[in-house]
Amino acid sequence: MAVELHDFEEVVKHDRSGDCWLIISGKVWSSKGLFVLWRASTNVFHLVPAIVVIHELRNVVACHLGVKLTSNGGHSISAPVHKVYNVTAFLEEHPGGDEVLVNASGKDATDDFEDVGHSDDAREKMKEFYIGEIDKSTLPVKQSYTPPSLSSTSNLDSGDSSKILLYIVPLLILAVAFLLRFYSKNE
Ligand code: HEM
Repeated sequence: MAVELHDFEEVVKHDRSGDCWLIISGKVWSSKGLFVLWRASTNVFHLVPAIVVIHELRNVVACHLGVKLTSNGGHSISAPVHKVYNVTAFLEEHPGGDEVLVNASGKDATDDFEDVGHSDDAREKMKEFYIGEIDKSTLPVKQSYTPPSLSSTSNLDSGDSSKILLYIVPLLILAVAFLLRFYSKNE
């Protein structure tokens, strides 16, 4: 069955007790290979494929180095499907109270939902209120992180690796110094 798409602007209008919609994101994960535990928030851990974590760490390192990666291999733990739930009929029944749901409407409620550490039963219950997905083209554009001291205009794939050398060279010098000390002690 075709997924019903909603504009982001339309969804955020349903933000009161008589008419309450929530946006809660699911994650798109590949299911191949080794799985590792990933800490999604304070008390929430997910089992995710190691390849996804490697790509995510690669993105974080690239971000700190100020380089832009052109490809992430198609994997991401931050590639959410923005699902829309009409919880109007569930407000009074919600064990956490209606107020939290109304407060979480009109914006992306994923973090609020995950922070509570909802049970599998709660996740199963959600399905009753699912009414479609956000049309991705209507999502507000997020500002990507730019490190304060480094310009983010360089591109790893275009061959500008000099910034990486700035970090790698001192690390190599430290490693050599450590090895020399270690061997001279043994002799
Ligand atoms: C469709 C969406 C939601 C469903 C179906 C749902 C369902 C449930 C259920 C079944 C529980 C009982 C505990 C459990 O089984 O985990 C619960 C508790 C709770 N929920 Fe939700 N919930 C939803 C969204 C949210 C959101 C967006 C928030 C935002 C903060 C929230 C906050 C809470 C809180 C604070 C509790 C009480 C936790 C406790 O007392 O330990 N819920 N929810």
